[in-house]
Amino acid sequence: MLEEERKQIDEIDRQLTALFEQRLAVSKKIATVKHQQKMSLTNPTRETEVIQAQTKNLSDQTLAPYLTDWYRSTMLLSKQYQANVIKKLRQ
Ligand SMILES: O=C(O)C(=O)C[C@]1(C(=O)O)C=C[C@@H](O)C=C1
Repeated sequence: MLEEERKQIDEIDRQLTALFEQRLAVSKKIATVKHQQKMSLTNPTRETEVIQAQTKNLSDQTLAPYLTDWYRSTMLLSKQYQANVIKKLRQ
């Protein structure tokens, strides 16, 4: 029971983990630029744009609130990671 579905979830999670790593690698590059240019960590306009653009990519619009939460937490993690990267650059 549920074996097939869990296999599907495992494979999706494997892909998400690889993408998570790629996303944070780009976030690290952005952190370096933000540090050099003394830019603020948070860019609320960009965050809104990301959520709006990705919401448009949904085929099932009833998922929009969940996708919004997902991106909010993804970008929060991204900023926490950037804060750590910048902290190390300052040392
Ligand atoms: O675009 C940026 O400026 C980023 O730092 C990336 C990112 C994100 O993870 O998507 C993170 C923080 C910002 O508030 C907006 C977006």
